[in-house]
Amino acid sequence: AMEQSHSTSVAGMVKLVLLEAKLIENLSSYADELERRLNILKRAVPQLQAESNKAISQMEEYVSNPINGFSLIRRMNQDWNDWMLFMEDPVGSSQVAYVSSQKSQLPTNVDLIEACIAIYRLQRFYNLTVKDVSTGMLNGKKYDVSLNALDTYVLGREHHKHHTVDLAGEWFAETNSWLMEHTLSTPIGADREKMLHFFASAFFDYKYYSIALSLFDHALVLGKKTGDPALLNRRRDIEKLAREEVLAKTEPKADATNYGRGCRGEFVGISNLYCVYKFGTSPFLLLAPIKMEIRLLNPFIIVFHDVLSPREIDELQKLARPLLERTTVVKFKKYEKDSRRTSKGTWIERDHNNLTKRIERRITDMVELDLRYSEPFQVMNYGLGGHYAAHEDFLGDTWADKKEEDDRIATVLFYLTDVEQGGATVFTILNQAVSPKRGTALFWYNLHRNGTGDTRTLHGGCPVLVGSKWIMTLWIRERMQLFTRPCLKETT
Ligand SMILES: O=C(O)CCC(=O)C(=O)O
Ligand SMILES: [Fe+2]
Repeated sequence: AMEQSHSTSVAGMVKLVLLEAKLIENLSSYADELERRLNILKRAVPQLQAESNKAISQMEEYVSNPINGFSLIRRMNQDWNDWMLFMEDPVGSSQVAYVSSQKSQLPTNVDLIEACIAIYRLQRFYNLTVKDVSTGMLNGKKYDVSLNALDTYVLGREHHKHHTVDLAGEWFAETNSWLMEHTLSTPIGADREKMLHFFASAFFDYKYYSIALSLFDHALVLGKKTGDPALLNRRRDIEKLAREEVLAKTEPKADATNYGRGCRGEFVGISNLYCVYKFGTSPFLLLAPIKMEIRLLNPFIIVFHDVLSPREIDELQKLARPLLERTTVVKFKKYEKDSRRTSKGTWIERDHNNLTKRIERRITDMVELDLRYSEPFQVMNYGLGGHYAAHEDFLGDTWADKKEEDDRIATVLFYLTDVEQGGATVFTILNQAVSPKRGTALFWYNLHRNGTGDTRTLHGGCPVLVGSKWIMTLWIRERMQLFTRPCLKETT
């Protein structure tokens, strides 16, 4: 199946919600078909039994009657063949075919691993315990959601396989307590005793013996098999290993970098320098002066407030939504998918339509740079734990497609949505954090006056904890700034 990176945008995951609803409807029709079939049997079997009981109770007498005799011969000749055909006829084959036809649309194992990594990232960045995640306690706010035993089991399993900080035990313990109290509405949950044995042996294989023992015991009691010698032997083996087991309790450690602190809102004592209104002679500025919040003078970082209207934003999202594709990063001069940047995005030409042209003019008013050779707009939507790890926007000398003196002099980053929790843009060296606010734009220079990259602009998009973060970026190129920014080049 084509990798669709389902978890990397909220817009993309909406498709899965719709597909799941159809699959459930399909499962319900499957149940209806089974029920119809069951109803036929429920009607027929008692009638067949009544006749058979009559025959059994007075066998010779029964068949001495020619009517009974004939009927028996005919039934045995014809009806049993029909029952066989009835039993052979697959139930719900059209529903099975539907599921099979949708299989390529379902998330793959890669999608699942990516989603696990997103959860671990959220734990690390926002200091969330396993219990927090599993019960929907996100950053001190309780949401009416929770994981089930299969969710926590998979999160433990992936930790066991891939992770250096081993939270597997915590996730497995959470799975255990879930299983003690609840039932699963999946095929594996249909037979509770079997399900407990399944998990017991899975945890045994992962060498989490105490958890295996607890589930095994639960299964014995449930199946009333506490006297079964073979099972008791098995129990003794597990118990022996469980007694020798040393369990280290690990909890996720909060990301201790400055970036992590910025994402958690721990930059303190750093307020905006000041706010000013930008007036001007252009039609837009005459009508509505822009509120500018100067964050830093060197390097220059500003936040422009209320520069896109809700209607403009709706239109941008409508335009971008069907075109979203997994974003990439440059690795060895090639663009590739990478867990350091998990979002979906699309490029929109600045002269695409009246709206984009209008926004382009507004940016010129705001930042007084010539946009002619700049890049198209990029509209992006982040997904589950979606982030963009710390990076610089300038191209430096490393990029194959960078032309002489045409680096990304500045970045304009529009926030198209508020984000309920997380998703700030953080400048890790400069101790600046900007929270997304619908309609606001962040602007900064990426280059020194002499045109080299200003490494102090290292920044990242923090993992989104709750919400759908949409942004639109414009990377302004250096070429054409000669007239608007004549002092750009220092003579060397
Ligand atoms: O999402 C963000 O806040 C940052 C995005 C960014 O830095 C970029 O797209 O270059
Ligand atoms: Fe960036």
